[in-house]
Amino acid sequence: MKIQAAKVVITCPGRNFVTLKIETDQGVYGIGDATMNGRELAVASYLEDHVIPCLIGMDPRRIEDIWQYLYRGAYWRRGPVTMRAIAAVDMALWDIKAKMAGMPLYQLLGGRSRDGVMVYGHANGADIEETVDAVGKYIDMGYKAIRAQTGVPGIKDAYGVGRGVLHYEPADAQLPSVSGWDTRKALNHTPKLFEKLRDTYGFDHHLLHDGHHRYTPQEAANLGKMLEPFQLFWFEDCTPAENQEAFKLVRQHTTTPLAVGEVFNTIWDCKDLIENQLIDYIRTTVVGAGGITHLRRIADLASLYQVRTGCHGATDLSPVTMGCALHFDTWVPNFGIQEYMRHSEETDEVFPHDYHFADGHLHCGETPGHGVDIDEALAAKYPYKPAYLPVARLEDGSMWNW
Ligand SMILES: O=C(O)C(=O)C[C@H](O)[C@H](O)CO
Ligand SMILES: [Mg+2]
Repeated sequence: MKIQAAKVVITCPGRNFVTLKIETDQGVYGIGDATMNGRELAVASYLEDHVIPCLIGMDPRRIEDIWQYLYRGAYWRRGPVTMRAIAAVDMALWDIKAKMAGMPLYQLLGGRSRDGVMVYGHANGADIEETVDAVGKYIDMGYKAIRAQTGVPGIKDAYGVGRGVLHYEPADAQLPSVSGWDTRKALNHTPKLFEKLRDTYGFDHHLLHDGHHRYTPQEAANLGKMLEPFQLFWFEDCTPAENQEAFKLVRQHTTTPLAVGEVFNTIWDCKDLIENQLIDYIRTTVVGAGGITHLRRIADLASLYQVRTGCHGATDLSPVTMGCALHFDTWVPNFGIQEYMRHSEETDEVFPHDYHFADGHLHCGETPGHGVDIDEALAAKYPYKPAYLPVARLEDGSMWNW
């Protein structure tokens, strides 16, 4: 069996997605997601110009060998572009292998570990009252877990406050827009949101919050401590994680569970965090961290230290990633939770899939493969449209972490 052809499909049904399609000499094809929000064309080129020429003629059944070939063979290892390109190949090859085996991907990984995958949605609002109302809408939709983000008085475009209820697309301009930040205002305001949420809805639902890399370790420890009475499911990206040791400082001061990893690309980005139990959930994704093959390695390491998975699942991760993630989540023994920002209707039409939402959980389908396809004719109707993530500046104009 040989890889006969491969191509990159770039489409923009409301937002940009990069998809790799690998075709074999036996008529079976597989697809993988390669989307990197705000830098999509870099990954498309990496695939078209440097990966696809190497793949032609290879045996698509040799998933591990191809993974090692693309990882070691790049010489320049570990970056987000490289690992997304490897992820797209990996997802497509697992799709092919499962189709050839005539079984849904989760069966190939080791079978079902749970009936459904608990997910969380994004509730947000311009102020506390709006966010409390948005959380109520998610509860009414049957969600067991809800992330809550709110506007902060005095901060321009606080993170996570979108224009719609069901999904939030931060890549909002053809050149980076500028949002504001002020830690003191956020520290004063955020605990009030969760106090109001617990007063309103009690403790029967999981509440999550995303710090989005905005705090120093001491500030993150301070906020984590202030949030303890509200029993969060997790406080995510509390501080930038390039320095994994920084989490020791946070961990010393708060029992609020910590989650990190959506911007990680390999196991090396989180090895110390996991081995020192500095986090409770690892957020690495199928698309961001080298595909199913590498994400399994991260999950296995995490399982040794009672760290659970909590894959990132924002709208900029395509339905192909969501499909693969759900098969992974259905199998992985140390599952925690799956983020689920719903895609737009146009996106779901371009990427027909067999997963579905019910009672606060997502359920992958039984279709052989990962259960997601791409309608290339429809995809062609949505040409690429440059879109950047915002940048953040402090009140004195200093650059900060968006
Ligand atoms: O969903 C989350 O937790 C995010 O932090 C969303 C990110 O801002 C988004 O995926 C960036 O493209
Ligand atoms: Mg996040």
